Amino acid sequence: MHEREADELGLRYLYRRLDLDVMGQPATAVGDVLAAARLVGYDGLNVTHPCKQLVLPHLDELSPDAEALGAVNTVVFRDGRAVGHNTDWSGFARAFDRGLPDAALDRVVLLGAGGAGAAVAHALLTLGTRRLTIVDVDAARAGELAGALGDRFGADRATGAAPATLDATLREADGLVHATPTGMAAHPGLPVDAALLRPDLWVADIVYRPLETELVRTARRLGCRVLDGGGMAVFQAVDAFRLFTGVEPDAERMLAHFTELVAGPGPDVRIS
Ligand SMILES: NC(=O)c1ccc[n+]([C@@H]2O[C@H](COP(=O)([O-])OP(=O)(O)OC[C@H]3O[C@@H](n4cnc5c(N)ncnc54)[C@H](O)[C@@H]3O)[C@@H](O)[C@H]2O)c1
Ligand SMILES: O=C(O)[C@]1(O)C[C@@H](O)[C@@H](O)[C@H](O)C1
Repeated sequence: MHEREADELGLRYLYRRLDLDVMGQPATAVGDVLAAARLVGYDGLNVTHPCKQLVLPHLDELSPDAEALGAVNTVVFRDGRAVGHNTDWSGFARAFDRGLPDAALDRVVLLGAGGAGAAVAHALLTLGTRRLTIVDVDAARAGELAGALGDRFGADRATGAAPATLDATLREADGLVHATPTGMAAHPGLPVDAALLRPDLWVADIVYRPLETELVRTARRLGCRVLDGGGMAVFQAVDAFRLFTGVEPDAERMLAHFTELVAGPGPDVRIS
């Protein structure tokens, strides 16, 4: 997606996957990878699960958003310094704005309080969600995230809740955002009971492989307004591309490329 957009813009741009599993390295080796990338002259890196927090001590500076979120998915090397940014939250916010404009934001339920869930929660509150209920099988994690958001946005804006309360909370909600791994090719299934989906509930899934998750398919069939995870994946890349190059990419063109890419076979992961 990055390379194709750069080709369109006439930029010379190499985007390489450095996969710790393929390298036989633990997640804690992210600092070594960062140092190696800096040494050999990369302009920056995207960082993904499970390294978005582990990378923090290896950075010289954080953008205000990355600092607030305590997570980095984009590192830019500039003037000898490694600067961490978070484009997951801005990517979700833009995708949401584009895909579900005018969606009611009075009461929203977020399922999943992990790294991506934290970025989505920041975006939802920034977009104006009045009351956000965060549900996670790890109820303590949901509570911690709600507490951190409360410090930034106001104590009454976010609440952590256990899965047992999901039915009651969803019945009163305007929208549901799903941010757990359920629905990915490796974790198929529906994260909530289909009986809880009703036509006046909007549903956003952030899983994007496949784009048409069981949740997206079921919610659409039941008449809900639906947003799939593709927009977030693309717009986080749009914001990262701008940070790496200083050039504004064509977001709609990247979205079209991405849709083509996810429809094809998965990447061939090999390092030689
Ligand atoms: N669209 C995008 O750009 C984008 C970006 C990052 C991640 N993602 C997607 O988001 C998913 C989550 O990523 P992450 O990095 O936050 O993972 P993570 O492992 O950090 O967090 C997942 C959270 O979900 C919770 N959980 C798991 N099953 C649950 C269930 N049945 N009910 C309630 N909570 C449950 C876990 O306890 C955990 O807190 C990924 O699997 C990926 O598909 C999408
Ligand atoms: O793991 C993913 O799904 C990501 O989309 C991969 C990578 O592009 C990162 O920049 C994103 O934060 C997360």
